[in-house]
Amino acid sequence: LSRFMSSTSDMAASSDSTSSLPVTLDSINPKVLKCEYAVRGEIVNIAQKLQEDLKSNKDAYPFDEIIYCNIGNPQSLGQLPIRFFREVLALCDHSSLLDETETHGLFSTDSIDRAWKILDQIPGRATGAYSHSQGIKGLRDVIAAGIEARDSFPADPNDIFLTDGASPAVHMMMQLLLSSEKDGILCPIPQYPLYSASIALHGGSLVPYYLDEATGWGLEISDLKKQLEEARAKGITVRALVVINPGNPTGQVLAEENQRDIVNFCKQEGLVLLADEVYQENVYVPDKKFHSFKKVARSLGYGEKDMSLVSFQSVSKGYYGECGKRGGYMEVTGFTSDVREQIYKMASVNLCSNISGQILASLVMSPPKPGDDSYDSYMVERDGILSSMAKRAKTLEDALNNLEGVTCNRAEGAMYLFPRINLPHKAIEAAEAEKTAPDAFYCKRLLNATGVVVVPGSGFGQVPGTWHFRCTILPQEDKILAIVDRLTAFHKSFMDEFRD
Ligand SMILES: Cc1ncc(COP(=O)(O)O)c(CN[C@@H]2CONC2=O)c1O
Repeated sequence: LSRFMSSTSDMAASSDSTSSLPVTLDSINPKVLKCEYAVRGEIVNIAQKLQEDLKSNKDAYPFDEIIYCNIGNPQSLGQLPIRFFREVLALCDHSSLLDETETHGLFSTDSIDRAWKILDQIPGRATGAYSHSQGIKGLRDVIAAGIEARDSFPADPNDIFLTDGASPAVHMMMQLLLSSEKDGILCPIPQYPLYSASIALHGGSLVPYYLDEATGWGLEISDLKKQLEEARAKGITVRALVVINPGNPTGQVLAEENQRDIVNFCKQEGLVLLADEVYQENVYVPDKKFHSFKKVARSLGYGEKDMSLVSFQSVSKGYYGECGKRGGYMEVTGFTSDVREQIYKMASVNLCSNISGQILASLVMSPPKPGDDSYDSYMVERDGILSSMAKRAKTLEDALNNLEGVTCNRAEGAMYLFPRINLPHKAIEAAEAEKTAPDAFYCKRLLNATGVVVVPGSGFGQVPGTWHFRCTILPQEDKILAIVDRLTAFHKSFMDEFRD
């Protein structure tokens, strides 16, 4: 004991004397250092500091509020949750309300009925209990039925893994597929940085394929093939192809023919197709429609034994925007049963996803139907949110296209605009002098002048030598007009300062 005490005191002495804590940047996992996530990066950190300053001195800056346009977080910007969804959640979480007569005066009959049905599917009728590691079977049945109704092709509840949002589902698939830097994932550029971050965290290689801005962020199969062959020539085994449709940050909705080409490419090249479809309800233009990759693959005659396809969905987007409830799922198809068991084992390590998120995922995939008590009010809420998003997207898109040296493809879907800024050389030189990427330089100047927070295109990837930023369409309509005014005034002064 004395030897232990002396060594302990020595350790105590040494730590006191060097006052060095045991963990340093040099001693943590280098994959963590390599990981980046610009959506909540440097610009947002600066914005939060400015916001603190404004609290203590409202005249500190030439604006009176920070407007966060950096993250697809609808309810933080005034969007209301869907009443039916919240009624069902409340009744499930406080089920004794179902025994009270007053409840019938406060809640719709279909939310009461739905809550009873959901509770009957939960062992012990307890939303506070762990569930099956893939999620409550009865909810997976409902989600599978919703997928079948959407696609008109069968969906198996046992292919569904309910997760705490789509993010952990993406991490699980990267963890499954990536063994080393010799394993690669084909990712779109620009991409949502969850993918580059997860690939870095799991020690794999990102194999880029560039979306073509000139054709509305179209995806050229020839570029996919070129990137695939170059990666293979470097000894990288490309395991999967990520497609985000509708696109983040680019906002395009893929044409069905393009989707067929992508499915055929994955089939021919033996790639897992990772289909990120969290914006499937966010389509704003009449000439585009969402088709799931599962439906496209089945329509081409590809079944379980022909290709591996993982589809990701979330309760964070759409017209529901329930980001904080952390709900979503991945539909895992076309894997052998022994691999499926490994995926289940990974899910079981986390025990289960949160039950509110699970319930919400089932509601998103099986909302009120015609004739239900809530249907009319639900449709008013849903259509009101989506039509307003379409209007806000168009307003912002038109304003951006009116700015000197700025071009912006239309937001066909999702929640973002991704304009290209042709920055004058003087601005690029000024950015270099500050050791900052030119688009980050522009975004910082925008923030400091207007309080508007956007994310530099360098955080999503872009064709070298081009500069963009991403702005959400989420502030309410009156705020969108304020953003347009502030952005227009700022951009003019910026160009006056740096015009070549
Ligand atoms: C394409 C895409 N996939 C997955 C996710 C993760 O969603 P979960 O909330 O279900 O984990 C997001 C979130 N969108 C981020 C967050 O807000 N703005 C963005 O660009 C996303 O845009």
